[in-house]
Amino acid sequence: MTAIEENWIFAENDLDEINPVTFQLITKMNQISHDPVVVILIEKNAANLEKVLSAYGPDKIITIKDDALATGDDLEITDALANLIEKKGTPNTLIFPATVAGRSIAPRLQARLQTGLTADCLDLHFEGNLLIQTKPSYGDNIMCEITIPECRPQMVTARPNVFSSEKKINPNLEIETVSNIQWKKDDQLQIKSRVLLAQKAKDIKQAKHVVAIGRGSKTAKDIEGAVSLAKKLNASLGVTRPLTDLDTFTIADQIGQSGQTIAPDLLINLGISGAVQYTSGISNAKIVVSINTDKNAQIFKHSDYFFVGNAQEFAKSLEAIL
Ligand SMILES: Cc1cc2nc3c(=O)[nH]c(=O)nc-3n(C[C@H](O)[C@H](O)[C@H](O)COP(=O)(O)OP(=O)(O)OC[C@H]3O[C@@H](n4cnc5c(N)ncnc54)[C@H](O)[C@@H]3O)c2cc1C
Repeated sequence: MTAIEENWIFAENDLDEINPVTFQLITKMNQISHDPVVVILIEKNAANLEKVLSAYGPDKIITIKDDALATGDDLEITDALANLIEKKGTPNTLIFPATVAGRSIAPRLQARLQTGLTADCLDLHFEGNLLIQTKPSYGDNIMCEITIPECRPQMVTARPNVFSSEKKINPNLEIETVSNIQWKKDDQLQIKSRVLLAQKAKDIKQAKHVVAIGRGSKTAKDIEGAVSLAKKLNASLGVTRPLTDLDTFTIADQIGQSGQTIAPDLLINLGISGAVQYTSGISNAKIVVSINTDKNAQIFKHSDYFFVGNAQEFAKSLEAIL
């Protein structure tokens, strides 16, 4: 297959809305790529999501307009992408969001293309045209750099909210609509309807203020206190992994490596030790305040302000003066 010096990003289209992680990936690739940044968009014939994508300044958008494929399943989209690559050539890199869809399509396509894939990257940069892919490894205790020197495309999934998004005008933006991309219908699965997952009133991924609680703040009374403080601060409530064992919280509330990556202006950590799996999800928080009874708690190394003491008392006192 012909190699092409382009870096591709798969645009996640969730029921006719572009998932914001796509904008973050475009921004990151604009910052690090010397080759053209190309977005691959699958959309319905009547849709015009190119307009939304173009605000982030990619060099090119390749649109596959196909009503059936736009509501297709992961196998069908994989097949269409493999056929697109066969038609256009093999890009240098191909980046997917590490979302439910991205995590399903990327490995299927990787197997089809017989190339390499690094999942859940937290950072990316180029050395020449080699993509250096940073991801946590060995029980998530160290960051390692992975490269795919011999195969193309270099495939990656990158986590939402690890990179910021910035609008950019690209006067040279090219939009190409590709027709006649063949794809095989998946007879094993029939999708009757699609709905977006119900979102909580305040999604921690988008929240400007977050109050996060850990095992040092997990009684019903502690949680009540944290909820009350969060309300006062107009904040969302997030938790560490152990608290998702309680019925009250799910992975949607969990911050960290296997949960959500957050980027609030203010984060208050109540009774959280600061395990690397947690702190990897908060590195984009602007101001971090942590409260812990242990003066040597790791979380203090990731904090702008800290208080050694009881988290519940701190939360109560802070709420009282707000
Ligand atoms: C593959 C893998 C993925 C993981 N993914 C995640 C993830 O996405 N997110 C995540 O959070 N974890 C994740 N974990 C778990 C992670 O390793 C830690 O176990 C977890 O983050 C610890 O949560 P914690 O800080 O609430 O609890 P602990 O480590 O038990 O810390 C509790 C802290 O509270 C303090 N404390 C106790 N009482 C009080 C009090 N009254 N006031 C103030 N402080 C008090 C203690 O000093 C202690 O520092 C993962 C682990 C693995 C192996």
